[in-house]
Amino acid sequence: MSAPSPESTADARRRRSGWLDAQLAPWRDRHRRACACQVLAGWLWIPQAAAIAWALDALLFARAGLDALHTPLMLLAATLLARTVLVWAGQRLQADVVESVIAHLRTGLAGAAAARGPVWLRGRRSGALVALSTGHVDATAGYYGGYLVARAEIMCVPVAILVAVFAADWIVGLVLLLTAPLAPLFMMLIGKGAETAGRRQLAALARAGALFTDRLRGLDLIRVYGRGDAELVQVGEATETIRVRSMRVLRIAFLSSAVLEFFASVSVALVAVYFGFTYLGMLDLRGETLPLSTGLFCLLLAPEFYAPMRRLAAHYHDRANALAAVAEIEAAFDGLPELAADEPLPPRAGRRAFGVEGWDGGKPCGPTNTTAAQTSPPPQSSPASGGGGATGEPPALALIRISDLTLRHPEARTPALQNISLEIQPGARLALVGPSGSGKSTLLDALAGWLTPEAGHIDIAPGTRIALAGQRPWLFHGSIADNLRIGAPHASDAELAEAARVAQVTRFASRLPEGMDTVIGERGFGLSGGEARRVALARALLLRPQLLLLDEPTAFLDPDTEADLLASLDVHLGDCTVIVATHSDAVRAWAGAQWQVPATAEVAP
Ligand SMILES: Nc1ncnc2c1ncn2[C@@H]1O[C@H](COP(=O)(O)OP(=O)(O)OP(=O)(O)O)[C@@H](O)[C@H]1O
Repeated sequence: MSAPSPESTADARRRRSGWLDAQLAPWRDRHRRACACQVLAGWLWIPQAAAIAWALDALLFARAGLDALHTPLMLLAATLLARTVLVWAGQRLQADVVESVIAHLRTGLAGAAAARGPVWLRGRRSGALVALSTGHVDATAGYYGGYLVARAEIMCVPVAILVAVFAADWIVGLVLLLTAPLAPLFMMLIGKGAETAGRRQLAALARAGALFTDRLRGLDLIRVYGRGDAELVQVGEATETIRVRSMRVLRIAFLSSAVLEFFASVSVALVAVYFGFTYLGMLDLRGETLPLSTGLFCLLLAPEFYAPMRRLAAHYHDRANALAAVAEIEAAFDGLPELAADEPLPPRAGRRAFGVEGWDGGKPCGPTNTTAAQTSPPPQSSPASGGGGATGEPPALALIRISDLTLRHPEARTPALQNISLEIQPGARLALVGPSGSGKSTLLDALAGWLTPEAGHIDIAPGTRIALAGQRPWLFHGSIADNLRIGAPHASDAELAEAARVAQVTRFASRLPEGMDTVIGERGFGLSGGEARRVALARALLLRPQLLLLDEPTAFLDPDTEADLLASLDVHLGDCTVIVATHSDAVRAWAGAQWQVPATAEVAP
């Protein structure tokens, strides 16, 4: 998360405000209806004030009988009822709109983060990302629920009141007209500071969230190293920063409201003083008598003239907060993300699908491919020649074509891999070998579409179903079976059992009290490193991929378990194309073909 910039340019503010408004698009009709209700309720205040003035005049001055009160009281009751219904309907509609937009923002931001892929996510602090879709999204609620409605009101209601007041008494109309511009002027002056303060507050919230999540995860380490007190001080400092910055935001909010209240009160007082002196005969600006009903009507309307402005001022800092939140979202995503929660995710980064006629990605791995004939080791062919191996078959078409590929991690100074070219045929098994840090995992990330090439291309046959079992698999809090089903929620029990058996998960799960239903903690807490990887492998197998990417699947395994795992994979995978990064001789032999990274892009059989 970047530090908040001290000022935002008008263009940036316009872009962010446009982005906020664009999120409202699916619910715009409902939002318009909500605004219309509030505006109508505001307009109805004019006949309501007229009814009150009329009734009081009839009662106090004309001393008319109850009959004369009938019409104004009926009008008063009707306007009261209509305003109540309109305000209720408007608030309900607006609450619906706010809830919908907030939900859309949350899912949209999660989708945008997911679309950027695991490599992007690895470079972000998870606490800060959580803050984006909680605190930052919440900060936009006031914009949609308050500011936009108040803006609609201020455009329609004060003008109508001004016309009504001018019609009754031009002097009061003039007072209102002359004092009205003060409100937007002060709001603009105060609003600038509010946005910066809001951004600083949200950045502090995100930083504290990230720090807290980080330290919570490493709590055991903190205790082991006796750093508890020092960490507490850090957390304390982070919360103190939030307090100070929140107070600054509140100060600005209160200041803007107080300024407007002051001007509204002074203006209403001016109107009251004018009427008072006129009725006492000490002032005669009109040159004619002023009926009590006119005075009452104008006095009742004067506060309502300023009410939308006061509401807008109250919500003006909501706009500033929302803009601050969007600025932080923009910084976190390196640009304003397209939020399309209901649409499929965009294609993964950096991979081109290339057209190979008649090729549908090859056969997936799985029990249907498992025949007795396929229990023999795969042909010891080079990946360039394909893994089908059967004599007399036409030469296979490449499943993957890598050309002049250069890969660099975001923000890394040097590329992890440079100018590599490679072809891999359907059904091939290829071991990526090379010293630690040579770029094996990086290549797998790029093949999975998680890393955009800096140069060159990766072409994969269209429609190829890919699964990757990485080095640091993320396991969720839940049962082992739940963790397997994450990618294939509709997999049958038999398929689940088969994947678990092949990946040697059954081997350790059968010893656990609840078997596959045993609950494991976040990140696979309660499982050994090798067990967690086997769960991740089973999860990948359950997807029945056509291209299986494995990152050191047998690391941490004893030789017997490794041999059993490779043997069962052999049977299960059939014609599935496998690319495996490894340091193990057994895996290398199992694959049959290997490619040295980063040595020259040659295949060593
Ligand atoms: N997110 C990242 N940002 C910057 N550099 C990275 C990132 N991830 C990896 N690297 C660097 O890229 C290079 C290749 O790393 P990679 O993980 O691909 O190596 P590897 O061959 O898989 O290593 P190992 O055999 O230890 O798993 C290393 O120098 C590593 O430091």
